[in-house]
Amino acid sequence: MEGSPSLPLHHCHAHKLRGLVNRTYAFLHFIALLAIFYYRGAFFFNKNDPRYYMVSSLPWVIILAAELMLSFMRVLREPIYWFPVTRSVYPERLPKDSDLPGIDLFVCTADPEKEPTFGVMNTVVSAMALDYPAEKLSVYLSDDGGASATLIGMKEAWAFATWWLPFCRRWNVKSICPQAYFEGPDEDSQNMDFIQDRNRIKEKYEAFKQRVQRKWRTELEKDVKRSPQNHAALIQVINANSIEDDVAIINPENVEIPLLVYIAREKRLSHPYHFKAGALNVLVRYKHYSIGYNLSDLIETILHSNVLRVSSTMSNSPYILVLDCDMYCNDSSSARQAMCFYVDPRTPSSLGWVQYPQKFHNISETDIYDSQLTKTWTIYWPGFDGLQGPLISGTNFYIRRKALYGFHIDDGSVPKDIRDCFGPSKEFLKSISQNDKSSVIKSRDLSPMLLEEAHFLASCTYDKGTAWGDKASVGFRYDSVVEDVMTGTYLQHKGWRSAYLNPTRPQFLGTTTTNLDELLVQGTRWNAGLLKIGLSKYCPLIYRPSKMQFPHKLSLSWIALFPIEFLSLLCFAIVPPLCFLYGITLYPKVSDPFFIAFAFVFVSSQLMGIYESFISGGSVRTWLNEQRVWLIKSVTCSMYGTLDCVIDKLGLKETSFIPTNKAGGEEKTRYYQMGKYDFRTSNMFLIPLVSMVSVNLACLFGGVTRVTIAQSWGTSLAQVIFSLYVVLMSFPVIEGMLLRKDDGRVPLSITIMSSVLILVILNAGYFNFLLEI
Ligand SMILES: O=c1ccn([C@@H]2O[C@H](COP(=O)(O)OP(=O)(O)O[C@H]3O[C@H](CO)[C@@H](O)[C@H](O)[C@H]3O)[C@@H](O)[C@H]2O)c(=O)[nH]1
Ligand SMILES: [Mn+2]
Repeated sequence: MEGSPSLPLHHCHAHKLRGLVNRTYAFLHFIALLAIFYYRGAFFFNKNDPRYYMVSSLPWVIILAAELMLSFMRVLREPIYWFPVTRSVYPERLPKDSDLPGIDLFVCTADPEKEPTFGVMNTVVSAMALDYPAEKLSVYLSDDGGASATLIGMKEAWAFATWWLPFCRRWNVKSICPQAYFEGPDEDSQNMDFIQDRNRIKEKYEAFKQRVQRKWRTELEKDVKRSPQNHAALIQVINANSIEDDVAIINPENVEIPLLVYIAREKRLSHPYHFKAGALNVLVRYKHYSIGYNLSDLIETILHSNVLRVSSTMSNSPYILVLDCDMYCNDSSSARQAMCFYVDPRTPSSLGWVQYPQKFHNISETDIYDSQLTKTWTIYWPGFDGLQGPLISGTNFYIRRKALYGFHIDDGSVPKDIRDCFGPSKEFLKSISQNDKSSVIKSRDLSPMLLEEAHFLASCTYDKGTAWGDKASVGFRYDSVVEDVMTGTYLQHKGWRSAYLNPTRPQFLGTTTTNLDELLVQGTRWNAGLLKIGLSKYCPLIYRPSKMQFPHKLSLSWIALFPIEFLSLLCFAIVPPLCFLYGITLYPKVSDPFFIAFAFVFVSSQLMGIYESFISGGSVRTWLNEQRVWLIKSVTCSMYGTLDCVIDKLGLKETSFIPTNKAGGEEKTRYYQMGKYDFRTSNMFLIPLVSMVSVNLACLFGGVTRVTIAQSWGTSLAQVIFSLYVVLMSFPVIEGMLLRKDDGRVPLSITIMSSVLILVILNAGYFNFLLEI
């Protein structure tokens, strides 16, 4: 039966055993840490300990600091492991279509060269093809590049959608992204009608592809003087009327097509445009406006135009799906699945967003860079879901529009004067009250007057002096380049909660970074953005008043402070190897009972890592990759991200959001596909990485020689393990430095430069000097 109110629409399954294992482990780990700090403390405070005079204390101080920091981060992260949950939904129990709420889909693109138009259009078409009543879907594309290629592509996409949507409906096609459907393996079928139909649509698809790509190329050439940072607003509703040229038949089957709107907001060099957050806020406002006009005080004028017709029929969708331009809908059911949460009367009204994981179509078998971020989606996010919900994760989330307006969650009041808060558009202000109702869009046209108002809302000065983005309340936040985490954190402080849905069949598939250079550039941006939150007043540990519970605060702070963890790693990667080389003892002898505490922490952490890889569907190999990438990213992304954040905080330079490249290209992914690291990246990244590896290699050789001569293995075992660990984990780097001959190797100049650097430092007696303090 449809919509039976007695059955729940969603279910939350707690992984009790896993939680118990994790909490038990945490307890043991904690005991071991106490032992370690007791051991360190005893050294510093016990002058009767002979080591007090024998060993220079500086390395001990450094290592203690690193251990404290690592343990602190560990405590912050801990609650993520305690209550992991998985959710399931029952879309077949949803009420009938006419009772479903409207949804607005936002797609963001910024650069037609890095984000080729055909790919973007596939995302747009796939979003239009979601299994949801077409009259309740509106798709908005924000084009930050202001590129004619994109606008032209939209028209082509609309025309193709009129073929594609009915085809998907007719045959109940699940894979609704045309490119993925036609360029992937053929669906097995004996049905001749289907095969015929598919071939017919495939022809249309090929024509669509050819046309978009041809026009894209010519437009890009024409657009040499295009100024993506400096252009007026342009808003167009795409429909049959906007198709001017050679598309032969428009909407042959006369089907209902979701509303499709192109928006390029105004951008001026003199105004900050706030990257993606700025783009999303324009979209949120724009849609607002379009439902507000019926209450406008321009009503007299409107009465004589045809606007009223539109006004009574346009919708103000209470839910919004945000998509990156490369993140296509891989399945038709995400909207219905997400609505299982919102439509169910049992769901608390504080549920602000339903987050899907980011999954990618361009992952190779070995995934050497851990580009899919396995742990984030399979361990951390289910863990957050068991606390107070996952963060907004950039894309693939269905968010309640209301959550973005900064209303107080309890009484629905606005934080300050409404005009100050939302800006001067009357249309917009009036629309706010109409939120949360489901209605149907019947007209696809907007009057010129409404378009004019929309342009006003998309102007670059609109935000100024309002609460949009800054001042703690409305829309997506501007304070960090990871606008998603920033906005999510803020909303959770305010009491909004979220749910994480990770169905077996990926609902969305995107393009991820598959070469080291882009991986590190992106990672640096993320680290800079995260730390900016961590060091701001919004850091969950200190923000007041906050509706977050304490464990959730801890874990969220770990996300925001994560970048500085590199400091402790750096200490571990440098001090123990040097001490090993010079014969300075940092750790207890193997025969000392305290050795057990150190060994337990180290070994059990590795084993837990492997265990987590297994429960997230991976293997020892996945774990190894993760460790390697963590090591590499720590000394590059985290270090430069932290630096970037500090420079930003000092007001010297603002962190910017340079979109990643989605234009694949054989050449760029060649090594990734082969499972080999590609070291063709900037020296800025290579030097710290190669230096770290060289120090460990050198100290390992030197140290082993030393202890072999001195026969003192027992005292040095713990230290040699650190160096061995770094060397093993960095094996691909060593291979790149010494063994590889191809062009993806580490350039010889870098190896030499790093080695000279290290030799100079070691020979200058710098460390000898330090060690003697
Ligand atoms: O000025 C800008 C810059 C970017 N984008 C869009 O933002 C999206 C994400 O950009 P991308 O280059 O793909 O960055 P990623 O690092 O891959 O994105 C991750 O990290 C971002 C935060 O740094 C989140 O916004 C994303 O959702 C998340 O997938 C893309 O659709 C871009 O077109 C804009 O609209 N305007
Ligand atoms: Mn991306």
